[in-house]
Amino acid sequence: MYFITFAALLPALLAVSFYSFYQSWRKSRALNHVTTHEFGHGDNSRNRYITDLKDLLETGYRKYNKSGQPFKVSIPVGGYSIKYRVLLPKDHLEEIKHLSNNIFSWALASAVIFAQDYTGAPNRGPWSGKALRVGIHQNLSDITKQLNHKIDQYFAEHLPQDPQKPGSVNFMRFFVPAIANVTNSLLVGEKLAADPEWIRQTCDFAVNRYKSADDVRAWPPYIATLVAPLIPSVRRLRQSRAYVKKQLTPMYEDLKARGMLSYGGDGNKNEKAKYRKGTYGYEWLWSGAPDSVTLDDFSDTMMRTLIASIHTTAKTMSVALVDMLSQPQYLDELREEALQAVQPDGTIDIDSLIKLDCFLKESQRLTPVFLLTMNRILTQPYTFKVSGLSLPAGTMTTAATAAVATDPDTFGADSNSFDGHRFLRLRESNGASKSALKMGMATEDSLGFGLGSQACPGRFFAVNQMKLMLSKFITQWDLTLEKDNIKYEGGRPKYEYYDFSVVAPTQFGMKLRKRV
Ligand code: HEM
Repeated sequence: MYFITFAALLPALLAVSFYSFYQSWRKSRALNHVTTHEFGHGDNSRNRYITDLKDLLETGYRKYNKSGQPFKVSIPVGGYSIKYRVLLPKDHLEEIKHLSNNIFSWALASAVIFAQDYTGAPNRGPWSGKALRVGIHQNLSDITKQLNHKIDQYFAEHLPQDPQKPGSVNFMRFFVPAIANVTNSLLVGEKLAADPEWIRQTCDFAVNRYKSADDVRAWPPYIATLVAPLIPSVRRLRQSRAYVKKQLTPMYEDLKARGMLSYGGDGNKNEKAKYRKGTYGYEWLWSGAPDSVTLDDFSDTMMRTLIASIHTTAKTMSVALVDMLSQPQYLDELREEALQAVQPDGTIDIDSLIKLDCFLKESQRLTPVFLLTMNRILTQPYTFKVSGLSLPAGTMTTAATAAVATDPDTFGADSNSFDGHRFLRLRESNGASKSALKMGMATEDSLGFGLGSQACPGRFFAVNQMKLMLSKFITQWDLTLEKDNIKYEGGRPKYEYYDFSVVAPTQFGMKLRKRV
């Protein structure tokens, strides 16, 4: 019986396999006019790609992008439907930076990168990025006050307060829950942020989204659909999604009852717009949505925002502290500036932290969280005005963020070395355009937060949160860098990347002694 069923299904299976091979062959040929860049010496294995992508992108950027040419690299860990990433030169990125999600789509690219059709990771609503950006921009001063307050509370409860009793923290183990706690209290409010299960789940989202995508890709696509529901990481991700929806339902119902999720029966946009100013993210974020937001939109967007915000900020903070404490020559001047910025009421004048801003910018320049940003998938064929280059629909384009950031023509002959004063000097020599050099500003030379209309909408939230935390650390505690719990004096370490993401410096932490 089984044999007969199998024999009957075999032609169909063969046809599906043949069709998918044909499709991927056809798609890869459509990019024949873009040069493929590979590792030298013939080893182009998946393992090499995972560990050495940074070098591959840097050599490709210097060989092709610098002379205005695109190049492509194959994606041995990519999604299923995409074989190559096309790396665009800077003038091409400039051309597309304001093109909408409908043409160069980050939503589609992230669906492929995270194998979303198989894992069931939440979708990206078309409006969420803009609503978040506008909400943060309009409320940044209030948000920063709240951040200041929440960080004080968290540090008072979780860090040593007695000068006689120093303590140690591991960076990632401290920052992931700390940032989850502070970010949640602003995005979803104090009540949920105080729930340990909510914090545990939100800390797990981002890690599990990567893990479930990796686990799914261990299977061929046509089998992955069948086995995905049985994979533990996928099951956890789907359970988390259902959990978020359940937890956010009362908040959604409440906002709806208060008329904040739609223009109302008379379509009055002003009525809705007035809610843009709110204390909490869930208020201004949703009032920036186009019109009636469904519960699925509401919970998926919040989950994606939490996925996007916690580990990215924790990694950037951890790297910045490793950079700072492994190069103590910068510490005195940063502390002096931070002490000056403390106001009589205990708040911190963020705008006066210029040296800290420049230090953070240098740290992000050399160790961005992502080697590639501006990942997009073309929804239609596109011909670049700047070069005449034509790319078919379905092409994944991206920017060699880390390679751009170490370009000697932009940053000088020492572009691969850490110089905590580099951006101070660049600001002085750039006069009028110096504000473009601030941490958080997305430019074609500084792509750590992406670029253009789909750049990270939470970046100023992240930057202010990091500046507040760092200035509090250096003014209130004496800090000693530790590696595996032992004092570390080995200078700035080399950071590793796994695929396109930085590996968090999990061995590092610090000893803190409260200053008197
Ligand atoms: C240092 C910390 C952070 C880094 C390095 C970072 C980086 C990025 C990058 C590179 C992108 C894609 C942009 C592009 O390709 O053009 C992005 C998207 C995004 N970021 Fe951030 N981000 C950070 C913190 C945050 C925070 C704190 C929030 C929220 C408060 C946030 C919310 C988002 C959202 C909602 C998206 C769109 C992603 C999606 O819908 O899947 N990010 N971020």
